[in-house]
Amino acid sequence: VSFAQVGPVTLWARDPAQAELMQTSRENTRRLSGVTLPAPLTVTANLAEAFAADTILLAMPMQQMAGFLAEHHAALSEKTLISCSKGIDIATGLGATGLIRTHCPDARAAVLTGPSFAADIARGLPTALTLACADPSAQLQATLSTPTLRLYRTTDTVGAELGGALKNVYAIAAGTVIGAGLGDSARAALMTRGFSEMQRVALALGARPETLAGLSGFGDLILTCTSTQSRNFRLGYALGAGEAFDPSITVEGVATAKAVSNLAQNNGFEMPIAAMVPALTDQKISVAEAVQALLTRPLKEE
Ligand SMILES: NC(=O)C1=CN([C@@H]2O[C@H](COP(=O)(O)OP(=O)(O)OC[C@H]3O[C@@H](n4cnc5c(N)ncnc54)[C@H](O)[C@@H]3O)[C@@H](O)[C@H]2O)C=CC1
Ligand SMILES: O=C(CO)COP(=O)(O)O
Repeated sequence: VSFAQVGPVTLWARDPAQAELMQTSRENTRRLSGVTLPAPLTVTANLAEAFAADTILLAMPMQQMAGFLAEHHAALSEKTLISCSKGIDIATGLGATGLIRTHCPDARAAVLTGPSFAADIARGLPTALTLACADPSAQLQATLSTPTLRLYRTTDTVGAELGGALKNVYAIAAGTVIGAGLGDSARAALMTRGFSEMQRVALALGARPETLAGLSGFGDLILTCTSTQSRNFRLGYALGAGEAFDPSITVEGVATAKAVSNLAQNNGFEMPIAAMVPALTDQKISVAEAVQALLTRPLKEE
């Protein structure tokens, strides 16, 4: 992997012992084993060191972001804050840029999203992402791109963050379909009708159609609904197969499915597939009941 063109980066980790171990061993054995951390990367447990940068990437479970921004808003107020998290805050129904605007109104909010497993990027495999920011900055785009990570820029932050959040809900559903042995045709139907739901809600909330059709929407939907690397897909698979799933694993689609079901109810959006996901993850209905409910809906135009 060539990181020759990557500038200095500081990675903050909450656990001092883990930060020290990563800094000295040059490996994150818990989450990214087998990848040597590049020389320009410094790992620290000292938040002030990370906050010295002008550009800060936020990569934490979505339901943690509001608390983090509220706690550190003073230090973050003038920064460029780029969310890598994919989800909707369940308490407020806001995406990452909405949370940034709420807690750090003077910060510049951006979203980095699209089809990309962290392990693939870290291994230098070719990857393309969407960088969304209301003020389009080619400089930010160039700074974050590497020889193997190609960024496309857009000003459509709403579309980019909703695409990344919503696809996780359908990845759980797709995993359930495959885990339950319902077949590839059923998965294709679910992805297509799921994409239709994604477009319906995102366009109503101000997203642009081309963003939904791009890397951050359609692209990430394909990846997460078809890859067993996806934690959302794997949780769904376990649900479908009646297997146990480790509850400590970050699976963003669970909370996002609840947030989006609330959004759908409050705004009158029809999202029948998304509505099944919280019912399944809360074990309120069986997979057979969910399938039956979807197949017996009134016939309609496509
Ligand atoms: N892993 C992947 O391939 C990708 C992940 N993402 C997104 O990145 C976000 C984080 O996911 P992962 O890093 O994969 O999850 P993870 O579970 O591997 O790591 C989460 C990290 O957040 C930290 N964390 C938890 N609560 C925190 C808090 N209150 N304040 C600060 N840090 C906290 C944890 O200590 C841990 O280091 C999610 O929204 C996910 O959808 C996006 C694209 C790819
Ligand atoms: O967002 C991702 C890939 O683009 C990661 O997916 P999971 O969170 O389902 O592992």
